[in-house]
Amino acid sequence: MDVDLPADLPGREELLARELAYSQDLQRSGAWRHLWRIAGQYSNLSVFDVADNDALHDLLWNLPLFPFMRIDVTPLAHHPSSID
Ligand SMILES: O=C(O)C[C@H]1C=CC(=O)O1
Repeated sequence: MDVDLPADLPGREELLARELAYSQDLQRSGAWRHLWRIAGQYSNLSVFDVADNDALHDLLWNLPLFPFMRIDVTPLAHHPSSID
């Protein structure tokens, strides 16, 4: 996810607070398994564990920052050599 949030956006701090709460709720529920900052960029690399594409779509669509994001989605499958 690449974020392009205008610095002077009205309500910016409230939007960021909602994003924080939304993402942390999903992390606690296990749906948002990993959240990493891409060093040097206002971007993250995330791993989601959701039932299907519709659930992923809903999760992403409801991100408070969604209107200010560019999101690339890469489906992952279990690797046969993984010990997890
Ligand atoms: O900061 C970001 O990368 C955007 C977004 C993802 C989680 C969150 O709290 O904000």
